[in-house]
Amino acid sequence: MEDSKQEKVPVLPWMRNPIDVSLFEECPLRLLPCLDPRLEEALQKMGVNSLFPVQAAVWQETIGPGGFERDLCINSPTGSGKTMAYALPIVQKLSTRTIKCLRALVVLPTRDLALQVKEVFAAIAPSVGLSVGLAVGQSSIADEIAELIKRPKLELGICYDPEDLWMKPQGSVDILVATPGRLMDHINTTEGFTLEHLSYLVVDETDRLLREAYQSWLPTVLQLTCSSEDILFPHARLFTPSALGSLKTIRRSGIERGFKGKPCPRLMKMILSATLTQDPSKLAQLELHHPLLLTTGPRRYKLPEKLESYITICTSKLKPLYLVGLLQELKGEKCIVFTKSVESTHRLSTLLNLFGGLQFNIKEYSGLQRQSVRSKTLRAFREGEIQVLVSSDAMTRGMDVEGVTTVINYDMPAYTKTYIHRAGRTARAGQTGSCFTLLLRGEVKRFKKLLQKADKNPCPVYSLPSDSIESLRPLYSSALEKLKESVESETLKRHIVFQLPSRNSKMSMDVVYAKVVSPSRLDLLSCSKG
Ligand SMILES: Nc1ncnc2c1ncn2[C@@H]1O[C@H](COP(=O)(O)OP(=O)(O)OP(=O)(O)O)[C@@H](O)[C@H]1O
Repeated sequence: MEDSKQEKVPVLPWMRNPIDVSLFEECPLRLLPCLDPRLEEALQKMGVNSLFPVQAAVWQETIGPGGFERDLCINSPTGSGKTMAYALPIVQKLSTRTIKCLRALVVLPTRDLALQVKEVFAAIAPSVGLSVGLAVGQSSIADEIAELIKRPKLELGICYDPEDLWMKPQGSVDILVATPGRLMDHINTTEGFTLEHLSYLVVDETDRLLREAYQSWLPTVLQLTCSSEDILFPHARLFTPSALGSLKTIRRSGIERGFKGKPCPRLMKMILSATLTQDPSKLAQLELHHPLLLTTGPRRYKLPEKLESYITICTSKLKPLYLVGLLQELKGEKCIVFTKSVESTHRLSTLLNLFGGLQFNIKEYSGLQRQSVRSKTLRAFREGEIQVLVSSDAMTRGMDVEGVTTVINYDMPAYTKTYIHRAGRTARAGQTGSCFTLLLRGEVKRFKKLLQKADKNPCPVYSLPSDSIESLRPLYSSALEKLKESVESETLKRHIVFQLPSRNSKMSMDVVYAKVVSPSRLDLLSCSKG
């Protein structure tokens, strides 16, 4: 009761009467109304035999009686299957299209996430003759354009087919998965790239995408999909001679848009997150049409059903030992360790790799690395060549790696949202999983408060036997020694990373410790050394 009192009532009236996804049950594919049999077959090939509750709820509002009359805002826990919740209805809706052009756009904040979502579309869309493109900057812009745009066929510079002669460059994908930056590149510079015929816009990880302007991608997309000319002179375009044979989409605007029985298309939007914003000014940017909220249970933030959360209390100096102790208990199961910054990620993974005798492979994954390095690491982690990924928050959003049994917060997350996205890398798709948070005594109260906002999830203390920590001390000392050398050589390589008294002076163990465990202390040390 006390908790629910603390829960803020959303400001926006439509958010106060959501559809509760927790009232839905898994729905076997054979009972799903209107599902195209080709899609059913494709889903079965993927190992999907029933729809998860959020997917069944979205199906009801899009293909079912809801009929996509309203834009959908979906707030559903991590790992609950939000990707398929939007991919399946979009593919089903587009399965009857006759002319190929860009009809659905899915925008995600990072390249790895976009790749992951493209895979989901690619597993089902071809079965009904749809093609999926990717605009993320993974390949050169020229290669990307070649994939997205169809040009007249020329042989030795000559066009033999008269139809081709009049053909303008046209889109050759039905569905595009994009990051905002590359999307803007195509909008601004790619000939033949148009959003004119777009019917569906998905904004995944909405709160993250709305946090930054990303070259004003959102107002640009909205402007390009809503022509003021159409609003003022709705019939004018019908008489405009268009380029020979090219397709025109006339958008209906104003109050009638999207109502049942009206033939004219409206841009239909779906926005999703496990921590959907309730901020009216942010949501207003999306220009939603009669939005409908789908959420899970009465609380705004919900952790996965089968997630177990623990805290492990340690001292600041021995924190790395507690981490190693926990990792040893996992015996090589896949685990992600989160730190508070890209620098901490680098230091911690370097230290762990210097610990002798650990029976698992450890790699860092952070925004500090080049995309190609990050993608390679992620691939190796997916394939099980790496068991422990030390990560900054770049990893927290949306990444779906099979078999991650444990998440460890080496540094306490600063916000409830951060905890939700970090912990949500495990216990996905109904699986079990654990999240451990290493805390100093002074942090416990704040952390418990932070977690209270998420759920009534109990978070017991998990203690490591003190003798197992003690037995790691010699390894730790020698790892710190090696780390000192490694940091010194990195410092030399980069010339100015930290201000030491002089290049030849020996770094004290305190400095090394400060770099690994508490970088803020290093600032104090270097300040005090003048
Ligand atoms: N109906 C289904 N049956 C079986 N597995 C499914 C089904 N739907 C999704 N999955 C699997 O569940 C996992 C989580 O799905 P997804 O990545 O879409 O979750 P999410 O809700 O988007 O999570 P996050 O908020 O972390 O992005 C994926 O591995 C996906 O393949």
